Amino acid sequence: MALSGVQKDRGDLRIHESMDELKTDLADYIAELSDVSVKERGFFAIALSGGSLIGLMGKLCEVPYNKTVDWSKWYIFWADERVVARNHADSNYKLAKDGLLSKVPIVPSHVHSINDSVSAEEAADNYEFVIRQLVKTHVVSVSEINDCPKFDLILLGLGADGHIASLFPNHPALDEREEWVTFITDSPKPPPERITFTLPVINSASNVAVVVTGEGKADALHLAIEEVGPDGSLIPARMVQPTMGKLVWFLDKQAASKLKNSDLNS
Ligand SMILES: O=C(O)[C@H](O)[C@@H](O)[C@H](O)[C@H](O)COP(=O)(O)O
Repeated sequence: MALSGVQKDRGDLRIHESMDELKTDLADYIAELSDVSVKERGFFAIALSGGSLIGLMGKLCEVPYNKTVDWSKWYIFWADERVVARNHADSNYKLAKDGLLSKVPIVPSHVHSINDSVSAEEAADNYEFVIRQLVKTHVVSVSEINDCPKFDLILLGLGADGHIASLFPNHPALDEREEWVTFITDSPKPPPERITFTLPVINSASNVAVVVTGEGKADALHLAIEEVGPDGSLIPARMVQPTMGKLVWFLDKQAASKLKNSDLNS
């Protein structure tokens, strides 16, 4: 059983004893959100990230999820992508395709990867244009309070420096309020060129889940979740605050080891 708790304003924390338990809980959570979205809207618009996340979603390719999830209604996006060819080892698309999308019956035309033959700036513009079209046709909902897309679920990983998607500490991309998708050419985590959802888009989602494992993330997680004074306010992960949606943290004990809340870490 996952140890769960709610940290004021920082969402639902689910701390798992083992990786296997975390993977099952994550697969259950995604499958359930998919069911709800398909029932309510007829679509499930999900945005993925790169890194360890895809491996942690692996149970979705197994029984029962591979049979019970309505894959035909899934529309796949990326919260961030590296500006490399789609078949490059650094591509988040390739990671997701090899680890997940090729193992379940997703409709190929529902997979919205970035244009890999243009510059980072153009790729960001193109991606935003694609999302705008899908908002018009209601495949992606729209926020009631701003004109942002409202993804059914955005999945994020956390960097040891506190980054989420390709929004890095002290980077001007954190201040972008107009664009839905922006680009950077100086990512501290290689490769340097990336496109990323902006904070207004992340915070307009119906559900945001941040999946964090390992001791190396414990400090960043502590700064992202707990009251730590001015230091914490600079951490991009702390800026993830869905306006109307729900925020859930999927954690292992190592990542959660520096959280002070005694109910969670006793
Ligand atoms: O493309 C990327 O680099 C990511 O989307 C990035 O935000 C990632 O999720 C974190 O860096 C965590 O990565 P790990 O889980 O592999 O540490």
